Amino acid sequence: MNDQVAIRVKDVQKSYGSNHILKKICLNVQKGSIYGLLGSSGCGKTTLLSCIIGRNKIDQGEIQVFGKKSSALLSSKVGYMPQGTSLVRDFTVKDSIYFFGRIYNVDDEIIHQRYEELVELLELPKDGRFIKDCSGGTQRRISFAVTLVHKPELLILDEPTVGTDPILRDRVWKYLLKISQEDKTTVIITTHYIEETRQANQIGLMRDGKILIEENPEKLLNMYNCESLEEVYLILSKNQEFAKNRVTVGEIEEGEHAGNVGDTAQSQLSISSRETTEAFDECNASTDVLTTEETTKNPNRIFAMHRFKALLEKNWKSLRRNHLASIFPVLMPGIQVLCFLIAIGRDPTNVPFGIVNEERTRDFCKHFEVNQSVVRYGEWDCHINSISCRFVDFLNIPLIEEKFYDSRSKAMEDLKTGKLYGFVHLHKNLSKLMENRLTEGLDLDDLPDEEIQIYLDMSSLQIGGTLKMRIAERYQEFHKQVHEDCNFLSGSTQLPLRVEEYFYGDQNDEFIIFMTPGIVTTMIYFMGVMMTCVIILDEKCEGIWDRSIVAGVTSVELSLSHLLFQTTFMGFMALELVVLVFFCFQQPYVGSLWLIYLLIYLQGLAGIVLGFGISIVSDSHVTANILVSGIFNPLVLASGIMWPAEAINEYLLYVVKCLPLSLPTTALRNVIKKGLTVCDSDTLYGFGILCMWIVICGVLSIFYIKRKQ
Ligand SMILES: Nc1ncnc2c1ncn2[C@@H]1O[C@H](COP(=O)(O)OP(=O)(O)OP(=O)(O)O)[C@@H](O)[C@H]1O
Repeated sequence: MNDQVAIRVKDVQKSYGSNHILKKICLNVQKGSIYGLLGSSGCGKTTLLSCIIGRNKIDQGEIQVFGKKSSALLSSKVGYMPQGTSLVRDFTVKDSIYFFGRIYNVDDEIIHQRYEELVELLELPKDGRFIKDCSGGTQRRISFAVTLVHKPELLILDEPTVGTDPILRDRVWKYLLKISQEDKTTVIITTHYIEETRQANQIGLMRDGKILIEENPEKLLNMYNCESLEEVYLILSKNQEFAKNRVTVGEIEEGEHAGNVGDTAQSQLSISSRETTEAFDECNASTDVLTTEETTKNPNRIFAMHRFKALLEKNWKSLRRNHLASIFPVLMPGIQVLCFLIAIGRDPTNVPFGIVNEERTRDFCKHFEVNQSVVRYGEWDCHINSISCRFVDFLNIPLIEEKFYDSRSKAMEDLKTGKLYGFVHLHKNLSKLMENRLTEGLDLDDLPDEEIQIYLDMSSLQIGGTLKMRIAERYQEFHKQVHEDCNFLSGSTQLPLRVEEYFYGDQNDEFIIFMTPGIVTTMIYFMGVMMTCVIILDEKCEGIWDRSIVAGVTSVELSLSHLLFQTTFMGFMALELVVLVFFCFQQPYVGSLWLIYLLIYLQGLAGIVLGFGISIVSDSHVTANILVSGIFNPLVLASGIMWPAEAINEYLLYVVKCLPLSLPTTALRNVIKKGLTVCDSDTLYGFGILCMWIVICGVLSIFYIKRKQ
């Protein structure tokens, strides 16, 4: 085995679906040399580089880096500069260099020294400017600098000189030549400026997923008798086309027309391919080869404290500097709880409701003393007078905004046009009818149809239903008082059925009491999902995740650093919710506040783990948003938050109970309302379901990461 070879690529194939990107590619890079990988846009350069560093799986073939299959070597010895800048946007130049230096476990003193050198070499801003405020060209130079911080043995640079000024480009090349000669650093570089690779020791011209030729640039120019590498590339490209066309009947002549130079080049291409193959035959003798499987394994220790600390510091700095990201979790629980407590679940008030009183006018009632409506004389006699005024007075409750009408037809018109939610029609002889009922008793047949009539708009069940219930309650109270004023037994006005005691709540409890636990669990759950998705996808889409993994960070460290951070944050958010709901808004509770807090916190954790899973499978914020919306609506609608789950079909109910919001919401409601403890089965089911979902989402995410690596 020739130990002077740093990278060997043999017969590597890579496809995206039916799109064949790398077609049996072969390539050799000598140690301590600069290798320029040239080719048109889309020919597969970046794909090849990402296969070499192990971030992309190859379909077939072999890749060998420093003759080793162990990748402990890869992360510490390799510096990879991806095509995108892949830097934390809220970092300064110094933060970026320190972050990667610490990932590579370089001493802070040395990092500082490297920082000074690189800032001078690449003319980087030292004024504490954030990456997001730097120009595209400056960002690329910073990206280049962080690749160099640990003085790697192998530099893999994907278009490092794009957007740089020619003088700076020249300086970069001089630096690359210096480190390749003095430090024996191996450099593989792609660039769009073909001519700048004249300084490389070797170039590989790539087209359509194949290396056309691998040679020293000066030799190539002599070989093809050309002035520029561009010309050589053109000839070889034509040659490749010719070779393709030769298999097509009837196009042989066109191929011959490609000229003598083409023929020469074709023969040179064959020589080059042969040389490459021979080099690989030699490499095959070694068993130390990275195969398709092995290139993808991460060789580093699964957890290293220095990397973990660097990641935590990065997360903290990003959060501190990104005001929106830090304010969002602090403000959101407050805003959402406020909206809920203000707008949802309370009884409606000031509902327009018509009064059509045919017995007395409004003015009359205004000046009428309602306690004069009943005059008792004798033991069994009672005179009832202008009782409609008293009933109208009874309807003066917060729910109702009374509107007075002269006639039933006018009130009916307003009801039909939506100006009223309902109206009551009081008979012109209401007092007389009532008196007869009380003193003489009436047969059902004697009762007139229109004694007291209610008309209701039930298009809004909440308002119509509430009006019906409250008016019936008021009437019962009114009836009872009239009986008492007449000194009749008020018991005769009541049903022979009585609710003896209300356990856990009161008949006057508002709907908000039912909804609060569900709203709290939903809020904290989806805040966990959203917060995680935003943070992780931001890193993923910016390429920071990938770049960190190439630098040796393991998925365990990445996941843990995020989870530790977010679970801490979730602790504060859950606390904020508890304080807002139970202290600021004084929602009643009877159970343990600790247990309430624990349930809410665990619900938030379940959301974080789900968010983690969604961010891992999504390739963009849009995909994640679609997934979150797709999960949110069915979950909220089916979990018994808006409406009791008991209304759901009995078989579906089993499925619904397994959802991550159903039983935990019931558990929270029971702890708040009934004071259940951690030993009660309902509470245990709630905790059980949350733990189950945390484990399921966590395991599936880890499984997915492992499969992707
Ligand atoms: N993840 C992917 N899924 C599907 N196709 C992809 C993926 N990544 C790259 N490709 C396709 O593979 C081909 C080669 O892409 P690659 O980025 O390797 O080209 P390149 O030579 O580096 O181009 P450039 O110089 O413009 O960066 C392109 O056609 C691209 O669309």
